[in-house]
Amino acid sequence: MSDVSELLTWFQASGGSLDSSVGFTEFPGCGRGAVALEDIPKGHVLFKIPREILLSTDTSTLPRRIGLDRWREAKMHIGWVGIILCMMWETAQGPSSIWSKYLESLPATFDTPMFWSDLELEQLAGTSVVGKLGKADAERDFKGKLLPMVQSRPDLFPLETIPIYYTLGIYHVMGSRILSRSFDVEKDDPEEEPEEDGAPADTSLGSAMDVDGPQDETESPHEGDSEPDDDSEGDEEEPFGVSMVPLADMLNARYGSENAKLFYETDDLRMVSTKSIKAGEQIWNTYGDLPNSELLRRYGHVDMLPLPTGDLGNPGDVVEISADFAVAVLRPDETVTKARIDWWLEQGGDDVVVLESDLEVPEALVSLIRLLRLTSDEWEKAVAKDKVPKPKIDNEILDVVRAIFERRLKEYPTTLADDVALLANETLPLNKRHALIVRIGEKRILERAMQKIESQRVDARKGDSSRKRKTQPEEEAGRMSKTRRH
Ligand SMILES: C[S@@+](CC[C@H](N)C(=O)[O-])C[C@H]1O[C@@H](n2cnc3c(N)ncnc32)[C@H](O)[C@@H]1O
Repeated sequence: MSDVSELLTWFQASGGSLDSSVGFTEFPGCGRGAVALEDIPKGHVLFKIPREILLSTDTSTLPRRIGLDRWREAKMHIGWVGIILCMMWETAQGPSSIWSKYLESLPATFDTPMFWSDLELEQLAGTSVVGKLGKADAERDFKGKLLPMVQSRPDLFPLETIPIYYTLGIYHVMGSRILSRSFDVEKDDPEEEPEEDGAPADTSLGSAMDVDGPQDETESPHEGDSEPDDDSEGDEEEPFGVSMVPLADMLNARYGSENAKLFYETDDLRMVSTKSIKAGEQIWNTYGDLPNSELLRRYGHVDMLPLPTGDLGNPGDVVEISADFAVAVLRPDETVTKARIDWWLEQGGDDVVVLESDLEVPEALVSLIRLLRLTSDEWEKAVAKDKVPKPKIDNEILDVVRAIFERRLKEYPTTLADDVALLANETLPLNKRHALIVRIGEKRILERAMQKIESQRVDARKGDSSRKRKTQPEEEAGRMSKTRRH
């Protein structure tokens, strides 16, 4: 990585402007980040980035050199393979690329599990990280799309440059740069009326770092798996393009700490303070207040903050629970399961439910359990009505939920107590430490959720008996005293 000052010189020479209130410095444990050099009021423009210096498949000349028809025929417009190839090609151009100083400033190594050894990945067993790495998909795109394109155009990709700039290793590095630093930028629409008062166009960017705003309405390449699914895309032009946004990608993020956000205007993008920031404080963007599993997978770090329980962790942590656990606990026969799960998915249900740190039993899980427990008659009626069962909780359902959580907890090879003891060792290697923190966060949620179910069941029993006592006091009292004698 080059010096930040070289990047800033390039940025300003390329038409970017940086307010005197903003500096860049190293923050221990966070790498480089932005700092307020003086008190900054809310709504202040921290820096402006001209659209021309965004790096994307629209701004790089490579797609046009290849030919836009050929580009689309080779499906380079789908997923990240196109922008990765542009980034590789721009790097190969050396100083003649307008992004050479920017590309030199980007990290080439990552702490993300994509680069972990198999032994290190074992530390993540049970967490949702492993199934989402997307390594095989990336390799398939590299071999099936990128390499054939590169090999077919020696005029653009001279043979001797292939082992230097167009390798699988570099493909993963570029993919990780995109995953941890890109934004989904709304494409500039010349037909659209400009805002009258020149205010930022109605909303902030959706991005790898900020999932609010327009991204909610469109498929994000940063959501879920590393890249959008090839099959899910038609030939329609996406309204958002994945873009590398110099300088905006120098801001770190921490749960609940956002004090700046990127906004777009017709000609430029602007980083604007969303709160007042005191001199000396870090300027934080948001990556969407993600759980530690996702922070680790995409960015290679985790958040550790004081939690209401007194522990340290990430308040945004969640546990993902596959529908398979409900099937395994309820054990309906295979044909019943298949038909019902297919129908559940057709109805818009997900095959994974998410347990959050508020410990509320996910409504989708309750509906799914009820669906799997329907008798054949009830099932036929539900299909005829085209309605999945209502998420009504009672003690029987709570028993199933608890059994599902117990089963989910067994997915981790170690116990919560083991992990907490291991984490006390301050000399642990970073990856192992991060994996432990992810595991501990998830297990705490599961264990607390099971305790909550226990107290819900006790409350329900108390509620039942007091309700019944009201209606049939004598009979009920008799039964209770009998019960006590046993
Ligand atoms: C968008 S970049 C931010 C700039 C980056 N720190 C740099 O040195 O270029 C995202 C990366 O910053 C680091 N980072 C961001 N927020 C962090 C945090 N709260 N704790 C630790 N590292 C963080 C992670 O390595 C992440 O992949």
